[in-house]
Amino acid sequence: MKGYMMGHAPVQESVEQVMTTHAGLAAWVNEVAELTAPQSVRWVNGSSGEYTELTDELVEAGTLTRLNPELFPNSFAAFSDPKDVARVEARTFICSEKKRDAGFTNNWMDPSEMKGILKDRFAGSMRGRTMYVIPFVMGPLDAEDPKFGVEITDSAYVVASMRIMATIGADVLAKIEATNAFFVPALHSVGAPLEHGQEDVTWPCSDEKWIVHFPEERSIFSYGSGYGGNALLGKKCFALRIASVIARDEGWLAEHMLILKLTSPENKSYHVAAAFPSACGKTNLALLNPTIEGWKAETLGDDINWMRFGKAGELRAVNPEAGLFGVAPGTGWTTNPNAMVAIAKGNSIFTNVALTDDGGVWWEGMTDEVPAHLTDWEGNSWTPESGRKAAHPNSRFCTPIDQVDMLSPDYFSPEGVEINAIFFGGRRKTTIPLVTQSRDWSHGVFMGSTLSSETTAAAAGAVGVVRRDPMAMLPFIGYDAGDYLKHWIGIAARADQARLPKIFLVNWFRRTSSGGFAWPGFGENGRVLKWAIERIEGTADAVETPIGFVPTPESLDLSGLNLNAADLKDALAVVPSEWEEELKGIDEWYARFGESLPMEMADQLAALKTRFSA
Ligand SMILES: Nc1nc2c(ncn2[C@@H]2O[C@H](COP(=O)(O)OP(=O)(O)OP(=O)(O)O)[C@@H](O)[C@H]2O)c(=O)[nH]1
Ligand SMILES: O=C([O-])CC(=O)C(=O)O
Ligand SMILES: [Mn+2]
Repeated sequence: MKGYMMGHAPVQESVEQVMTTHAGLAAWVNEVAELTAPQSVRWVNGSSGEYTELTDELVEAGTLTRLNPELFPNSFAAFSDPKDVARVEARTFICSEKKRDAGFTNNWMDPSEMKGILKDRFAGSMRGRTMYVIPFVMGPLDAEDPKFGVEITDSAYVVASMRIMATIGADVLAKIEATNAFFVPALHSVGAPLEHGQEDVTWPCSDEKWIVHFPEERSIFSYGSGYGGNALLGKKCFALRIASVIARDEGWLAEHMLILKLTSPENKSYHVAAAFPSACGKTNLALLNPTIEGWKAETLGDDINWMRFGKAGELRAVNPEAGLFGVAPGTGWTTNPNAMVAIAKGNSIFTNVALTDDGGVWWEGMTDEVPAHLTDWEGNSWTPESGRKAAHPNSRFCTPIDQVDMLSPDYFSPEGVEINAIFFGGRRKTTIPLVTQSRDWSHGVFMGSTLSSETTAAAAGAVGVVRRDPMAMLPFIGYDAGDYLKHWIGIAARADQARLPKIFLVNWFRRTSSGGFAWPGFGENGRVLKWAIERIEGTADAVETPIGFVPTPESLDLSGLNLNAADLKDALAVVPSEWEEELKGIDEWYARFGESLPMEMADQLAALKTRFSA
């Protein structure tokens, strides 16, 4: 770790004494303190007393608003700078030694050039602020090979949020020290130093943002943003971008997937994983209330899934996170009551939602009835006549996962659960049927590699534009996208063939000719999962189409659902003219991989074209 930022100056006396016996960690913390020049250094122990102290300070500073404890106990609302509301993909970099290894899906810069820029930006960036040191672990602390990180940040909001999203503090530090463990150094600054006597703002950040990963060194630097995916570095930066590289090297998968347990009326259990792009329904499906008789669902994860091989060649999934960082709008008492119950237990931080006059929170879709008056996320008085959204479309709730009543006890198991089916899905108004089963693993990887979705507010930029998003990992693959597909293809050869998960493609968002959703979605999605499980068991019918196996209308359990036959037909249709367009889109997409496109995927595309022309 020595010389990590280039150059290694002696520790200043103003900086707090070294607080760890881990030499590498001590050296790094000193080096960062020397560079960033904070007013003080504070080691985060993760206790509830410390959380109370920090949130009190944040309320005092105006960053957090304490909510009415009768409505949301121990909960707070934060309002960001209006220019700091989402992940910034254009400012996100994978600085591998060779440009080729970052691939065409990532921004790249030469690592030493980037280190030079970062050194400039971080120099003095914490002046006037407290520098917090947060030891954390992604996944269970008692795992065989726990994945440690240490985030250094000058944001107390980040500390409070990290306490919800990851396992942090003294126990983690003790284990890092006792095992002299490797940890991912993750440095974060809001990039807003305070000069002597300068008054702070409630959401400090910088107009210039840098979210940078060094995959070979396994280190992270984040500058200028306080927003979730840019600043809570255990999440996208570590558990997806850096972890995807570790997973490639160690032979496992780090994916943008929910994990859900389903139990049939016959009391047989299954586990499914599903990859949907940001704001496309993972949290909703992860907290599914099945509407079909006798089926039970339990949650294991809602955003990130680490899948490793078990001893029998089965793929086992673990959720490395400890909290939900869910999209607020659209999360409501009718669409997602399980999330609402978890949130209502309190202990949550809401960001960019609206405030009700009685000290609660509200967002579009939370309740059927719209409040007559609110304070919107930008602090303005709001009424339904205002003609604008009260909550930002990417406003979020941050809530401990153990407040989810339907949490599976297996969530806590370091061995994880065996995955039986994998779903890929996106937001597509046309073309993609409600559900399609792949022909085999390689075809399933093809489906994932060509996954597409309309963009959402989860990332800065235009919303509603169709883009390819392989395995819902476009913004998160920490290395070359072609190599990533090769890694996925290679998984099959290492698995017990009989236990290899079956792969499906889903689309909850197809529209009818009149513009409405063809499928009711949410709790009704359990019917699609049931069909998939019956396919695995060999008991459900399907039509073989050029794109794969699509349900016959009779094979879906639609009991008690008032769905008109024309809508169902629209939801399941494979329309050749739409696929003609789609194939062009896939051609263009695959051309971008160049030499790096795995031959198996080119073969899959050729075979698909042949099936259409047959
Ligand atoms: N029409 C329809 N909308 C859905 C469905 N499931 C989720 N949504 C909407 O999709 C939006 C985002 O859903 P989430 O479940 O929070 O998305 P996510 O995939 O967890 O997103 P990230 O946290 O950004 O990775 C919400 O506005 C939901 O209302 C569905 O089955 N049908
Ligand atoms: O990372 C975030 O800020 C939230 C998230 O899950 C995503 O964007 O996929
Ligand atoms: Mn996500």
